[in-house]
Amino acid sequence: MNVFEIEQLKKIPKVELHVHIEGTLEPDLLLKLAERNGVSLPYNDLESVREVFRFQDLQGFLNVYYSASKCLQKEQDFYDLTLAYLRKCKEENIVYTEIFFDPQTHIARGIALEEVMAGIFAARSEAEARFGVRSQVIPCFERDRPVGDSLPLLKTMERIGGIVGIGLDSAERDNPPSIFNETFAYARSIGLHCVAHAGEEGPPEYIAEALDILAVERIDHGVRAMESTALMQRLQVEQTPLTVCPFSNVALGVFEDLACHNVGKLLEAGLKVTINSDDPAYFGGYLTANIVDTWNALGLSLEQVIQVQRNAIDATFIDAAEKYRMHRALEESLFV
Ligand SMILES: Nc1ncnc2[nH]cnc12
Ligand SMILES: [Zn+2]
Repeated sequence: MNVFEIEQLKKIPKVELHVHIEGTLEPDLLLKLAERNGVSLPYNDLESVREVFRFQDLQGFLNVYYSASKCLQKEQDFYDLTLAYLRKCKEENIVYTEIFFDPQTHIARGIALEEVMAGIFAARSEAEARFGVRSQVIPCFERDRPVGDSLPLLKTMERIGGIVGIGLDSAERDNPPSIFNETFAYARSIGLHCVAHAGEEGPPEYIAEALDILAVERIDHGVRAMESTALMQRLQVEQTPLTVCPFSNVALGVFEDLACHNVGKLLEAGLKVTINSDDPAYFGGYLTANIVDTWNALGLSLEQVIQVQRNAIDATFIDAAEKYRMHRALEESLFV
């Protein structure tokens, strides 16, 4: 990718579909919140935070990520965190984003769900009014917590309102999607969209389970689909969106480096691939950096980059008229 293409990429309106709000907690805000809330951390300056932000695998990362999340305690903290991410979206020309959050990690620490959600929702409204960045919110169930907790929690969130769908995240190995079938069936029955992390560290069978049993509309990550020819064919025929996160996969050892990442092969196989940042504060960069560095490493074309953005618009949970407007804005941006 040459310089002209990078400049062009910055200008095109972009969409992000896989970002955990807790994963946007930058070291400076983390330290500020720790002080504000009197939380003691095993690191207390930027340098030692950066030392800790090196991971072997998903579980190693999750340990640090959940421990840092302890600094998020009040509505104001969730507001500050979310607004900082949405401000970043404005800088990067990300016009629309679907944001994950992990309710269980906060509830388990005694934080009221209403506070968490009120902070996130207030920042959403503020960012839409001030920056023109639109967003929707998707809580994820943590698959390594008791499955029986998930349906009552979903019913509480239904009462609070304001979510567009549900997801499934956290430690994937030995935690298959299928056991969440009752919760996902209930979510679908009340008109919520469903997504799930699958095929990140877990086997391709988990992707098939998420599709067959949870009836998810998108697969988060999904990179291990390549281990199954039948699954690759299915994903191509059904055009199920994959929200691939290259920096995350390298940081967590799913691929050795970006040059080894299979996202180019997934695209060439005709799958509906999107590119996303996952936990940008931990993995070295936001959406634009993920796209630019991946394409440099893999030597793919500008046309493929643009196709990824078209795919992301198609994969959003917004209505058809809105999708049409986004597609037009994207195509128009290519001619200026
Ligand atoms: N990459 C990831 N996989 C699973 N759960 C997560 N929670 C935050 N980031 C995650
Ligand atoms: Zn994720």
